[in-house]
Amino acid sequence: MSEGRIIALVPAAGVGARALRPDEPARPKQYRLLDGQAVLRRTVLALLAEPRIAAVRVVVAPDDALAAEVLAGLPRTECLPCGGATRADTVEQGLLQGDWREGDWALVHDAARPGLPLEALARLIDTCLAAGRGGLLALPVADTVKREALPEGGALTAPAAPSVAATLPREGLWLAQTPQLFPAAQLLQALQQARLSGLLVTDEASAVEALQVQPLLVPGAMANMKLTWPADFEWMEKWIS
Ligand SMILES: Nc1ccn([C@@H]2O[C@H](COP(=O)(O)OP(=O)(O)OP(=O)(O)O)[C@@H](O)[C@H]2O)c(=O)n1
Ligand SMILES: C[C@](O)(CO)[C@H](O)COP(=O)(O)O
Repeated sequence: MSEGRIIALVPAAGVGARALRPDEPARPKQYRLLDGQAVLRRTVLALLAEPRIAAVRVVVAPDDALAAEVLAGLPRTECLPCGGATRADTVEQGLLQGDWREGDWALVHDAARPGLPLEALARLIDTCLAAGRGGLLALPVADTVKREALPEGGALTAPAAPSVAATLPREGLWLAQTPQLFPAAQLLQALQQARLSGLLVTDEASAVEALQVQPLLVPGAMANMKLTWPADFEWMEKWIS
């Protein structure tokens, strides 16, 4: 299994609703500029820095009009306009398009994570290839974890802030990042099975876990944060400058 190629798959078909500011044009976050360069281009360049990645396939929405320009001139990179309604659909479609060979590995990385350090990417590949099994970058939870209370019914005024219902044990909890690296055939089977059984999967690992496989947890990096909220872009500009 470890002799196959590593193909990076970049889901980039989202609209970035949570990152929108009401006073700014509604541009998907992967096309916003960070220090003059589009988020998506930065993400693909971070993947291309690893010579073991044979190709990068960026999966965009069928009506996407921006990716070709943003990715112009990048080596080993192609764009697949077959993104779906959910992230899982987009990844599944990417696994069905293009030339996949027996033994290939799929390394799935969010377009919205442009700060991926090469050391973390190499660590994931080294660990998974040495073990001959899939895994993901993740960070152990470092803070105390709270669950918020349901809003109280009948209150006459809105509360100043949500309140705490419980403090949860954090031992053994990790926050999943991407890339997530799996044998491509295993990942396709996992995503298809999850879809058919109606299982909601928010990352590749959770689909594979449903096959009773335990992915490896490989330490990620703070700089590999996902751009989700408006303020995240300011943080990322500071990281990369
Ligand atoms: N139908 C979708 C939805 C998401 N993504 C991609 O999945 C990654 C991580 O998802 P998320 O941060 O949730 O992105 P969005 O769905 O764009 O954000 P939001 O939920 O705020 O709209 C992003 O690179 C996004 O482009 C995708 O390819 N196809
Ligand atoms: C895959 C992921 O990046 C792992 O943290 C994340 O779940 C994707 O974002 P979403 O908000 O769940 O779509």
